[in-house]
Amino acid sequence: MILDELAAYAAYRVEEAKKKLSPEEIRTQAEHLPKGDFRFEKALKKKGMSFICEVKKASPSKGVIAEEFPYTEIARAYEAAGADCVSVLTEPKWFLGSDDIFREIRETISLPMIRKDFTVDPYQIYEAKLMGADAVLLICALLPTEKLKEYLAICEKLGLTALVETHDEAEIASAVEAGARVIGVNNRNLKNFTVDFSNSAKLRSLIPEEAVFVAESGVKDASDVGALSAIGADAVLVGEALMRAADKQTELARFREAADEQNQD
Ligand SMILES: O=P(O)(O)OC[C@@H](O)[C@@H](O)c1c[nH]c2ccccc12
Repeated sequence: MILDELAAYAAYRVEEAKKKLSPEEIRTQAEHLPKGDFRFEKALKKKGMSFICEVKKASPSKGVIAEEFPYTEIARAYEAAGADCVSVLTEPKWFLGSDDIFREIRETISLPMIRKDFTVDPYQIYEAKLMGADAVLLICALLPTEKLKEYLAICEKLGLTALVETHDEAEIASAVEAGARVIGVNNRNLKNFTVDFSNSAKLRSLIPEEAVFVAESGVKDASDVGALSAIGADAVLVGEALMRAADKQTELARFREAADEQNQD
């Protein structure tokens, strides 16, 4: 399965990185930075739907999405369009991302940013902190509850938000038990890549009231945003639809309108 390959390659990347900077050293460096203020989480808690807009060149399910990839311009367009947060893929092999892309975008915009990678080692959380990230992704399918707890404690200490990604009941139970405060439900099944919004709808009720609920993946248009708003998503994570939109500002405005309409009902 692709997720296993992604995780195995992430573990390899970490081992390579450790040869250049030891785990002790990176931890010390990260802990010496000013503690974060969880502004990623705060941005998702505002009234109405929040939008996490993703900078993504390619993906395992779609191949290359953006032949031309002026990533700093894209991030700037998201910020100008009123995005609440920005997600940047750093996975190099299947998503064609990189840490340097993340760093350059970090220097370009001021919005809260999540470093999107396949976290299989605490080392990557320290890396994210050093890159200037406000949040990291923790995928339940890759982390048993005990590990989740351990990684959430590291995030807490550094002041980073953890977006804990789930896709079924058992994973939500694990996320809740570990104390996740921001829980994502991926509408895309990572085994066969099919997208099913009814998954978010079905799982919504299992997520505690006080947690932030993020609907992830598969948003194609404003009506999809409306549907996710109707089931009570606090935030949506949108990649491909915005990457393909020539006019990101107009597209995001449409999405926001659709969410607002739902909220008025
Ligand atoms: O491009 P989409 O369908 O709007 O999806 C965005 C985002 O949810 C997706 O990129 C994603 C969700 N979970 C992930 C985990 C790893 C990498 C990527 C992802």
